[in-house]
Amino acid sequence: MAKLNFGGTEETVVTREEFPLSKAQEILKNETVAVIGYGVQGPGQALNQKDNGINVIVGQRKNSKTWDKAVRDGFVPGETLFEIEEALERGTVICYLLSDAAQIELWPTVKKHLTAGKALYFSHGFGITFKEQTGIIPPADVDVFLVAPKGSGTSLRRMFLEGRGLNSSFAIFQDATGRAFERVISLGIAVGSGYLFETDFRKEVFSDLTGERGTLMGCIQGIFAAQYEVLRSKGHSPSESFNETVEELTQSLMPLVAENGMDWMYANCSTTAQRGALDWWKKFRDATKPVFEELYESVATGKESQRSIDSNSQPDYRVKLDAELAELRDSEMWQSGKTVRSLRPENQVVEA
Ligand SMILES: NC(=O)c1ccc[n+]([C@@H]2O[C@H](COP(=O)([O-])OP(=O)(O)OC[C@H]3O[C@@H](n4cnc5c(N)ncnc54)[C@H](O)[C@@H]3O)[C@@H](O)[C@H]2O)c1
Ligand SMILES: CC(C)(O)[C@@H](O)C(=O)O
Ligand SMILES: [Mg+2]
Ligand SMILES: [Mg+2]
Repeated sequence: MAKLNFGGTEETVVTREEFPLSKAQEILKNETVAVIGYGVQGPGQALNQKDNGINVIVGQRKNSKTWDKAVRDGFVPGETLFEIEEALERGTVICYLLSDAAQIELWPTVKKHLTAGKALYFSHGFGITFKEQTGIIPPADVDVFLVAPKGSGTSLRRMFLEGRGLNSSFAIFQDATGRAFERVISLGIAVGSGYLFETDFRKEVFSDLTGERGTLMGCIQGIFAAQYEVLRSKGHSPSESFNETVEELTQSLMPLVAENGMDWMYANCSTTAQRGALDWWKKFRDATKPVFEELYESVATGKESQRSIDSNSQPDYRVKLDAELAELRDSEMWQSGKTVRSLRPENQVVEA
């Protein structure tokens, strides 16, 4: 494992170069990897493993849309696609990729099939860390570890097809066989990770829940909405407000940040913009920091996990989520965005 310096702190990272796919294939050659669940991570991880030559099967409820999707994706009923319980029986590695709330419901069935020497794989520290809420306590004679891709399963698959890998965290909770490390790293490479960063279950779930509620998803929408609403209230048009809040960020400036950092993006803007950004960023940091403190506390005390379990366990949770997503989609800001996006060259309808 490589030791790399992250801004003054040394950390352990596993790279594809030091742990090539051929090594992962060799280590996993006698394993049957059962991917349970075919939602967002399921397809990305199962397809990448299939393309990487791993013996992978999918376990999914029959007569469901996702069963049909698995068939369309090339998994063959009775050969590589099974009802969940049969896949659990056949798998030597169980990739538990149901939604975090659904993992609770199915746990007694999964546990039944976790015979000695098998491995239980998660993509989140949720179930194990919040065991008082989930009841997920694995038997002592199985390996338990996680590979958590730091991005959507959709990106995991897209980046794999582009020949790139997505960064993932990995952690070992229980090493019953003495092979947990080689198994987890092999699986991490096989599912399409570029680099594997070491963590533990608790840190993974605390940082992940904070990130998605914070800058990655919750906070970003909140900041967009706040600026858009102020611009609109001062008489700016929807298109001007949207362009100045979202479109320029995603299309022009964030790619520069991704390429070479914030100072590089700043340096490619006017000195007027740089002066203003350098003057204002700390004020925004100070204004939002108490909210981040509150958020972390809510994660650490188990309030966020309980809320997720309570809402996602209801039979109509999908309908409710869809309604909330529709509210976002139908807001003036995102409707303006739809029109702005339609003007991009790739979205122009070419007349015959
Ligand atoms: N979505 C992501 O891109 C992403 C990224 C990193 C980690 N993760 C983690 O990966 C895991 C899977 O997440 P996901 O977003 O792919 O899940 P998901 O919400 O898409 O659900 C996965 C599957 O669970 C099935 N399911 C739901 N309820 C069920 C039940 N009661 N019985 C049987 N099947 C049921 C669904 O049909 C679906 O196929 C979670 O631990 C999540 O935190 C997800
Ligand atoms: C893709 C995310 C946000 O990183 C993941 O954590 C999830 O829960 O879907
Ligand atoms: Mg998450
Ligand atoms: Mg995440």
